[in-house]
Amino acid sequence: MYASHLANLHRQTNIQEPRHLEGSIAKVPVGMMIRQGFQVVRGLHRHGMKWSGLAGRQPINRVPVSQSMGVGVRVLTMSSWPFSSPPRDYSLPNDSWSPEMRNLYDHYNALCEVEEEGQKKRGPWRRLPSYNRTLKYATGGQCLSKVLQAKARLFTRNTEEPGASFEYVVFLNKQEKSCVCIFQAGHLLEGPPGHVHGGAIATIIDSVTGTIATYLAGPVMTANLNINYRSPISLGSVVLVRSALEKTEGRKTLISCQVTSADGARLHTEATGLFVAINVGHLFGT
Ligand SMILES: CCCCC/C=C\C/C=C\C/C=C\C/C=C\CCCC(=O)SCCNC(=O)CCNC(=O)[C@H](O)C(C)(C)COP(=O)(O)OP(=O)(O)OC[C@H]1O[C@@H](n2cnc3c(N)ncnc32)[C@H](O)[C@@H]1OP(=O)(O)O
Repeated sequence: MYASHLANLHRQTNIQEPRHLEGSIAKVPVGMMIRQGFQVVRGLHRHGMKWSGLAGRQPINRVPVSQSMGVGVRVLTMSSWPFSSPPRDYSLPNDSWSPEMRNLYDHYNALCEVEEEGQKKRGPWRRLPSYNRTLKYATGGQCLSKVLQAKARLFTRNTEEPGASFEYVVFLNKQEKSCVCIFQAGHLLEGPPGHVHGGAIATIIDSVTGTIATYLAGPVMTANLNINYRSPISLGSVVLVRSALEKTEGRKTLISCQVTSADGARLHTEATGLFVAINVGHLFGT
């Protein structure tokens, strides 16, 4: 009973298992588990959380209950947050954003709220917060958030150095079933000298088309991405990634995408993405 409770707690709280114990909670001596369990519970109480608080994890700071576990067992750490850092909205401006990126952000942000008869109303556009925040709101996201690994990251976000790789924000227009992403490519995304790597361009296209497909159809996976690179993108420049729904057919959602210069004059890339709706269980082989 205790063991299964603690195994559950262990899984839910993403304790990093020592390598030789990986995937095998049963190998942890019961005394050790109980001791660790008490420390976990004490840590949670210290931070005002109860057992039940684990299910609806509130975005609180990391709980430092790292503890040496004795001979042959390395340090265990746990976090009450399913990601190893507290949630942060990476789609908000930061110091690495160029004035051009900031201006475009301000432009679309202003369209999120319109004034009608002297009253402010919700406009046609909506800024989407970054993945960590959206995950729990999407269909199936709650379930996913329970099994995400502590060190896992959406790799387009969470870089130590702001501006080094993908800086982007997505604005969605639900009426038009379209979205626009303002994307600034940092120095780590270099492919051809001075220009953005084709894989990085594919990544931002997959992320943007995948985002709009998710908003329109719920959880999906990319089945096919078709990309034509028309002109290179300079490293450090800001481009627009526009995506729109082309058609839906049963579980399939087809999204089109164009990457252009910020003023729209130059076409860099064109793509289509086919997304297939999945049950979240598909990700876990059930
Ligand atoms: C991934 C997140 C899920 C949940 C997310 C929740 C919240 C997230 C919140 C916000 C999201 C924000 C950002 C999103 C960011 C990034 C997006 C990245 C997405 C990815 O990075 S994702 C990784 C790469 N992706 C894969 O790792 C897929 C591997 N793959 C499979 O998992 C299966 O292959 C699957 C599921 C695709 C289909 O498998 P299946 O068994 O469910 O369905 P089936 O095969 O029957 O196909 C059904 C119909 O699609 C047609 N069809 C299938 N494949 C086709 C193809 N390639 N070309 C043409 N048509 C195709 C069939 O012909 C049939 O068509 P028809 O019905 O007409 O016969």
